[in-house]
Amino acid sequence: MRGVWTPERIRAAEQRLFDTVPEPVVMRRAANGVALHVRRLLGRRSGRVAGRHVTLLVGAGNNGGDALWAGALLRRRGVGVTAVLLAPDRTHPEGLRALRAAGGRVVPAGTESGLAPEAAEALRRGDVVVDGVVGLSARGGLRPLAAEAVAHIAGPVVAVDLPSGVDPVTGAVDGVAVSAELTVTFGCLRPCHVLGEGARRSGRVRVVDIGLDPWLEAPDFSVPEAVDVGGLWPVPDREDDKYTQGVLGVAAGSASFPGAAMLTAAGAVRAASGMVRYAGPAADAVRERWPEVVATGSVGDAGRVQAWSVGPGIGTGGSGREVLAAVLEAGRPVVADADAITLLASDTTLWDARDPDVPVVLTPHDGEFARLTGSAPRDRVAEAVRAARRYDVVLLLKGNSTVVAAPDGRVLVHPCGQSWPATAGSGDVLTGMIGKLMAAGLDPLWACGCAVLVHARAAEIAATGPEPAPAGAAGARSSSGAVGAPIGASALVEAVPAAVRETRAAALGGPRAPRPSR
Ligand SMILES: NC(=O)C1=CN([C@@H]2O[C@H](COP(=O)(O)OP(=O)(O)OC[C@H]3O[C@@H](n4cnc5c(N)ncnc54)[C@H](OP(=O)(O)O)[C@@H]3O)[C@@H](O)[C@H]2O)[C@@H](O)CC1
Ligand SMILES: [K+]
Repeated sequence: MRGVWTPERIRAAEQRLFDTVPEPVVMRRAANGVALHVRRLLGRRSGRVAGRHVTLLVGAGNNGGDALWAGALLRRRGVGVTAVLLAPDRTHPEGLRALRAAGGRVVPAGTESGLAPEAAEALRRGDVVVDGVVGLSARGGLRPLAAEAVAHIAGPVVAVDLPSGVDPVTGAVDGVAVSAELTVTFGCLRPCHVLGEGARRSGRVRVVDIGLDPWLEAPDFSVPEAVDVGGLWPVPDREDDKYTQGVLGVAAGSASFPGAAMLTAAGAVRAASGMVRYAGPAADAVRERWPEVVATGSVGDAGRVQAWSVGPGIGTGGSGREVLAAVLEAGRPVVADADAITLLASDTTLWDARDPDVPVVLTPHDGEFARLTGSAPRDRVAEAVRAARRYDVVLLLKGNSTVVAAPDGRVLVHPCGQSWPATAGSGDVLTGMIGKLMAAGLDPLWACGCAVLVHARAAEIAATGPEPAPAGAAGARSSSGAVGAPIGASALVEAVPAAVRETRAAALGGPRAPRPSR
């Protein structure tokens, strides 16, 4: 699990660090890290470092200062360095002096009327461009000259701290932004490294140790890793039988649309052993496809369960409402998705059926979130937390970075790094998986965190095969450039056991999973 801290809390920790270590020393540590990663990238790309050319794009703050110090260090390794200054009269003075003393070239970026030709040429020619435009203090979209400069970058970019143009807190991009091959950050991850567009723009993220750890308190949120998920994933003990591993009830689908029922049940069956009961009008179809599922016609006839997955395909009319009310009245942990969310949004009296001591998980996408709360999410973490508190639920906000917020303030974020799970029915599978993990006794927040990571990895395995894709932002997998074939939710389901084996292997330190049998 990797912690993520907001800029405000990083600043607070940084101030405490500066009480014991002088600021210039901390900055040199940061710059050393940037220079090291630029050298590695140059070496990887062209086999040598000396004689290569690096262009620094330098803004007015300490972010630009880091870039200039890194440039001075690179000069000493024989790298040609040109600094393009966006605000020559407000450039970090010590950094600029150090670069000049090391023999670096300095050119002004231009004026308000546009980019100077010499600056444009330097940005085009750099074997690597170091983005030191703006870091933690970024506000709003890039200023026009910075945006024009960024648009002229041709080579790979190493971003200092974060890719400029990305909002540090939300990861949102408004206009032009840097797309980095690599982001070198300091002390800990920032939200934009794992959220939305920011996660994609950050590329691979490397965290440099600058001595901040002792001053960082609990993170604002965490990114689960395979090792965490594999350690929590339920597997049968010697003493277990089908009941002790947890029985899930599935209330999904309809007679004319049995697909949602099948996929929700399938997610549950593939996620963990134990038992799955189905209750609803698609009982015959479910029984035929999944003989291990005990299928009945109604929630009342289903028998004992430890949790319910409800919602996909139940409809938003009277019969769907009855199904949802019956599930909520059963007094067991519930994961409610799709039509169940729409019903809860449109008829608040349904909440009365809920036992307030029993956990409820809601799994909206943006549209369902807007139906529930009245507006689409912008700051996804803050708004997921607000909604989780307002409804006293664990709220899983689906997206390329999925946010899971508990009413007690705990938050997990999974930056998917790829879009293979974006296929019809894949949400139904996830609902079944989460429910099954809750039935097995997992804390609802972690049932969601575990299911989301395995679900995303299963989609990737189904699309690209089981070989690991290169690590993306914050250890997420990136499929950019990976060869893959489009998949449906049924293929995703079949790859769930392989993804589970992988996470368990990570937790146990054992060999990677064999190819899934399909
Ligand atoms: N915290 C740590 O652990 C450590 C932090 N360190 C480093 O310090 C960095 C933070 O430095 P910082 O506070 O000086 O601010 P920074 O991000 O350089 O930006 C300020 C300038 O940017 C400008 N600007 C703003 N928005 C803009 C936009 N949209 N588009 C364009 N320009 C924009 C704004 O200009 P103005 O508004 O004045 O015109 C202002 O002058 C941090 O990211 C890290 O690299 C390390 O050295 C050590 C460890
Ligand atoms: K930057």
